[in-house]
Amino acid sequence: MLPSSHTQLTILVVDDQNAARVALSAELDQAGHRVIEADSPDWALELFSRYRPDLVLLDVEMPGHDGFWTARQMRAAEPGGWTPIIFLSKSGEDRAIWQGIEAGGDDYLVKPVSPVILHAKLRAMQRLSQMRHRLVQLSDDLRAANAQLQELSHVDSLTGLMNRRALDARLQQELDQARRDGDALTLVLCDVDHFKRYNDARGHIEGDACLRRVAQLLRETCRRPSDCAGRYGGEEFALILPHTPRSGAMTYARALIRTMALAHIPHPDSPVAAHITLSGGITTCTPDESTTAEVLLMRADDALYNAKSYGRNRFFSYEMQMDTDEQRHITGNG
Ligand SMILES: Nc1nc2c(ncn2[C@@H]2O[C@H](COP(=O)(O)OP(=O)(O)OP(=O)(O)O)[C@@H](O)[C@H]2O)c(=O)[nH]1
Repeated sequence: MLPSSHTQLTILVVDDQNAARVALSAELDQAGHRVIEADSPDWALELFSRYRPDLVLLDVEMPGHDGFWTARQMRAAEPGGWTPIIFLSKSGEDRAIWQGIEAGGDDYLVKPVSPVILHAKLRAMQRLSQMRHRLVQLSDDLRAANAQLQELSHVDSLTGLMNRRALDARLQQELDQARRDGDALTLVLCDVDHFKRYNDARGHIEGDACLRRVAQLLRETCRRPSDCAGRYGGEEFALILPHTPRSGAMTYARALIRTMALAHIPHPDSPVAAHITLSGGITTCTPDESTTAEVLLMRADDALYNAKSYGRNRFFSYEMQMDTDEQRHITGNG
């Protein structure tokens, strides 16, 4: 009889030989483990996915598919997971042991196995399994902590601009200030045109690089210390421009369109232009008590939708109900 183990394991015993399987199961049972038995590879795979055992003791020589094949199927059935598998075989040849380890086994014992050796191997596997669980738990904790840090952070990790959280706080702050001063405040939401096509043509890595370049250009267009640019999410950016009335906002937007044209970041598949272009929605107000950040965002988003619908590569003003192209024709400017 095996000496009793500290922790109860669920062990799948796979052997087509009834006598050997039953004897081994009885040993394990007496040592305090929960045993599941399979007399064929197919049944073993079924029980493996149904019960997710802590350990598998797998006979190598079976009719039809052998233990090596079964081990490979088990490994394939738990990508990223790891259930210890110990082979049991009548053959102790070097080649067979090598094959067993190659097939995904963790250890290889030659039958008949001494109960003491078997128990020692179970303890070793159990220890490895516990360490693995601890590592998985640690990396899960780390991932959660990183997500929380990112959430608390004010910086967008891809572009280095303010993230949405910081933008929301800044917008509220500027709104309060503009309300106190009776001053004009402009919010611009802008979105890269046909960015999906860019990603599809160039791949995600170059797509990321493109977003970083756009971010840099937006940062450079914020010349006044109080202006600020941030990434609102995906390929959408926001600009908060304090002390900026409607006409000033339109002039700013047209300068931004020119900057994008001069920067000429090639877009391989844009129906709008050969380079990366932006569409934008502008809202400007002198806030009163009823003006909220949500209302400004809704107006800017509405105007952005219009800029997209009117052909892209333009900025639409919510209050003027006019885009930068129309304004250029009216003022004859630019
Ligand atoms: N590379 C990269 N792509 C992103 C990121 N965030 C969002 N995207 C992609 O941006 C694309 C946005 O696609 P859509 O919303 O269809 O917009 P669009 O293709 O720019 O089309 P319009 O806005 O109508 O001009 C999607 O393919 C997203 O996967 C990012 O951080 N990196």
